[in-house]
Amino acid sequence: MPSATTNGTNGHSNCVNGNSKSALCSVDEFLAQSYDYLIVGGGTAGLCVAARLTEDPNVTVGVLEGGENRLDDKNVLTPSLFPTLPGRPDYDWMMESIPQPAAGNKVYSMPRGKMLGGSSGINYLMYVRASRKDYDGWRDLGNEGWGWEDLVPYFQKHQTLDLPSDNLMPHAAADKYHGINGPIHTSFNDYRIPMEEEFIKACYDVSKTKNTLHDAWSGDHFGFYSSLGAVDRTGNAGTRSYAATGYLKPNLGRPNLKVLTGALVSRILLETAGQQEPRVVGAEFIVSGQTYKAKATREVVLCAGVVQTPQVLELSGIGNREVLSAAGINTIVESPSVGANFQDHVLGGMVFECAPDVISLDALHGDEYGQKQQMIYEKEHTGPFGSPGMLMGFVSYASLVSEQELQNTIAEIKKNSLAKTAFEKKQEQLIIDQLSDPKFANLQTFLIPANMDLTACGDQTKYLGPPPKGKNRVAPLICLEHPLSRGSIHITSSDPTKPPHIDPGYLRNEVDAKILAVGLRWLDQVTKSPILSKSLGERVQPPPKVSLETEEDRIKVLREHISTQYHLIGTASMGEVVDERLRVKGVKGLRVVDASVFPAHVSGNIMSTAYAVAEKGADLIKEDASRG
Ligand SMILES: Cc1cc2nc3c(=O)[nH]c(=O)nc-3n(C[C@H](O)[C@H](O)[C@H](O)COP(=O)(O)OP(=O)(O)OC[C@H]3O[C@@H](n4cnc5c(N)ncnc54)[C@H](O)[C@@H]3O)c2cc1C
Repeated sequence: MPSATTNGTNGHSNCVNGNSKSALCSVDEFLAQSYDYLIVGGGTAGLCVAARLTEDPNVTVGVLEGGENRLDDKNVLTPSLFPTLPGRPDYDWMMESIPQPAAGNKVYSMPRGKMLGGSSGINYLMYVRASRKDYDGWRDLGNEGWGWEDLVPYFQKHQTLDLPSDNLMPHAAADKYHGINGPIHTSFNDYRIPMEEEFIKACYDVSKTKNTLHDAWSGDHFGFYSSLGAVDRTGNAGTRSYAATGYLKPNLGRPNLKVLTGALVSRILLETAGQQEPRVVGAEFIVSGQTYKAKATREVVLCAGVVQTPQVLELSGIGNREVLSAAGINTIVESPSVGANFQDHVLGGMVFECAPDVISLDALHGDEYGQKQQMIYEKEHTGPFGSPGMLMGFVSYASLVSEQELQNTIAEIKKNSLAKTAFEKKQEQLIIDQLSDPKFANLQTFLIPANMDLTACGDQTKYLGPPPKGKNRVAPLICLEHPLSRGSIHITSSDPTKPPHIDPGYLRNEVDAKILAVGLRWLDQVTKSPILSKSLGERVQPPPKVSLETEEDRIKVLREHISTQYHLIGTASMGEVVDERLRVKGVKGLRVVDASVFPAHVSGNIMSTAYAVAEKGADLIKEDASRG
């Protein structure tokens, strides 16, 4: 593993879990002191904030995490085992949405990492950054300090770019945009299925564009490429690099850090004095059915993720008065947007057999090939077991439709707008500007190098299931990056062990379905391109008899088969629930630092942005502390 001095968190050397010097502690040890900062949720963002704050030996931090420590768990560490984690209670909170009327009335499983490292421990490892214009959009919504240039130092700070192995990968601006000693290792796959190059060529060919990608992590990822993954190739080679390995493991010996697992935070403790703003004084939590209280002298930092951060806020009396009173909670701070503005990326697509003799990662299910690759992985830490699918790209909506169609879409967005608040109206205008840009990444595509069951899109335990025996399959997918639809997450009970009511609002806005359908039309053409089609066999999903010819056909298929891309954001939005320093409005001593503060959706997968937000959040906390 990387040493503490090379990982940029200035930590003490690694320490065996559970020994007396370890930050991992019992309830009694945890309660034996008060903390300057209490962190709720030791996930992707929470462990980053904890590591950065405890760089100062005079600052004490306590982390309360609902899941367990899985630092040595091979299921987490082996990159290509990611499909086995969602839907298992040891790794996933196993929450579900309410039925989605605009998506076949399906109930969706909503996987969320339940362990130290949170969702960075169960995710698909794709390390992607959004476009410059995405983050500039955050700034233009009124959040000073959150544009692309402001965030570049924080992308660099969390990242180590391990050496690339070949030239399919656009990473030319390594010095300017990538980190060299951050806690999270990122690397290119050392194994690719044979049709990767064909998919990239076919995408460019059908789009009638040239490959101008310079570096997909430089604020411009318009084009098609094989992405970086959060896989360590230089330390513990071939393993998942995530918040627990990068930010916690090297710092377990810090005496000023305590981490309690299996601790479900039930509410934030607030003190109110007269007319003054309530002040946060600690957090209440439950371990093995027993309730405890821990004190924070400076701040509580809420890092429980997009589903549970609004849940904990509402359980604490911070939120929309109507929601709170229906759940039997007294309103202490009225904050109408808590739990609102929920957004997710949704995706749909197709599944194909591979042509005879062409393989995908499904070949790993074959006894002989699978065992051979397992041995290679165990001995050399290379090969498909350490190389999950990273093939992707971005295409603009404006480049796929005529000028007239684009204008019709914009007119329809305005005419049937669901935006009510000033904030939602600004977001909508931002999306219109993004859709009008012929070089903006409105739609993401993937070639998943394995079987999927798109008909089981609501059930994560079946969605990425194994192929029928002896079959090799691939799944070209298309994904909507800036949804107009909004959902919400709210408590319906004062019981903290009851999951909140998750309404993702998928395809609630008809225009979202139409934009995605244009993407599906383009993807259909890509699969028919002779460059790629020679490697593909029959389309198995949707079955060949299902037409994708008309907009109506495509929308029907999408409404039946869309899935979450697990990129939930926005339920404690910056500008609404928190200010641009991530302080919860109307309360003293409480911040939110996780993906719930994203004020608008961004193109591509969001883990790198969650790390950047956490790195910047930690700096804001330090700056405010130094001002006294
Ligand atoms: C299955 C899946 C696949 C994904 N694939 C990718 C991908 O390939 N690339 C990418 O960029 N992004 C991906 N993502 C998204 C990305 O991983 C997340 O957006 C990001 O990790 C969220 O970070 P966070 O800090 O906001 O929340 P989390 O990392 O989820 O952290 C929240 C933490 O809080 C804890 N917690 C919650 N409630 C409480 C409570 N009441 N008390 C105590 N602890 C609590 C949780 O256990 C968790 O550890 C994926 C996500 C999932 C779930």
